[in-house]
Amino acid sequence: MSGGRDLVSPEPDNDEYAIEAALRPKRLDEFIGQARVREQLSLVLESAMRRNRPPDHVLMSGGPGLGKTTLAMIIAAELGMPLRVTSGPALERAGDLAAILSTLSEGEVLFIDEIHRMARPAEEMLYLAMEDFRVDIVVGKGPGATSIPLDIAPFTLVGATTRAGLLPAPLRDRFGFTAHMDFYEAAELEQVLTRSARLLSVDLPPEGAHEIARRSRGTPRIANRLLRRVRDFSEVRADGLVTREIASAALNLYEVDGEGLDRLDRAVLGVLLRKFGGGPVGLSTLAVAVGEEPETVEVVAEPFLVRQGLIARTPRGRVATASAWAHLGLTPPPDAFGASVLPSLFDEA
Ligand SMILES: Nc1ncnc2c1ncn2[C@@H]1O[C@H](COP(=O)(O)OP(=O)(O)OP(=O)(O)O)[C@@H](O)[C@H]1O
Repeated sequence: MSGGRDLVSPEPDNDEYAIEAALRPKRLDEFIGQARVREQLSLVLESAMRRNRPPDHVLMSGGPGLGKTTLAMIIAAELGMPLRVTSGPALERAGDLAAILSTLSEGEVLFIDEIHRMARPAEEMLYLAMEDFRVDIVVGKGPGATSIPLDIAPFTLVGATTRAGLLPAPLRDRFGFTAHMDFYEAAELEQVLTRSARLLSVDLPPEGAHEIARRSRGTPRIANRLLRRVRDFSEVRADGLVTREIASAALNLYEVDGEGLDRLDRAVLGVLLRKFGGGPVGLSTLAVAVGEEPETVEVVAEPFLVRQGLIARTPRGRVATASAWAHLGLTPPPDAFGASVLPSLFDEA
């Protein structure tokens, strides 16, 4: 992958975990944006604390880097309870989950990241655990196998998923509360950046924060990463003050354009417009044409391009909008938005 792609990828880099931990808000009132989720969650937590019972299980859905792990940590901190962290791919067998569930203490918060990737047997064990705080441990094999019920301490499950649609309904239904995490507004990202700059001792005036925020793809993780690159640039090429010009020059150098599009985004748009006349074209054809995996195009580039109103997903494939042509400075062919395409623009594929 190119340097530019890594810079605006919503997934964390390997060496990014420590710095992310340092920048994480620790309490709900420090958490920026997602006003609705924050208010809903604070009600869920407060009423549980008043009743002196663990709150309902919480499902968080939303793209990578939007703050799901941060919120899970905040939930535990607000409840004053320990947090146990695991992930769907780590729960391959029911025994993996049983080992965790049977050692939870009362009221503990269990965070399962990427919960949609849990193996089936573990998932079935989780149903019973979530509902009755019980697991059935199967002893032995074949016809002689018996199942021994085991009570577990009441706990709160916090599940996170980037693909809520992939969760089986019985699992989804067992969460008492679902928090839908959305992309952040630029003004919210400016607050995230200002807070991070303070923690990292970066001299970031509001206009510098504004310039970085608008190129951060609505994602705090990307905002924090761009801030670090801009800081490097300002320290080496200037006096450390991150003015608008410095932020802009640094991000241009890293090929993140004025709307946060990077090389892959522009490649997807370029192919869609130049090669396929604006579409419709299928995802896998598009991915082959830009030399990427379909999943990378679907999970990383496409949601942002759709959100920016540059492409639309239709039942017949991906279609460029008028803004896409304008963004690349191209003129659409006369039939680009013909009757066959327009009515389906708003049907999600
Ligand atoms: N609302 C917020 N306010 C301030 N910083 C935030 C906020 N949300 C996320 N961040 C910052 O963004 C970084 C990424 O957040 P986090 O790890 O919680 O995302 P995530 O949704 O769990 O991502 P993934 O799905 O990849 O695990 C963290 O370092 C955190 O500091």
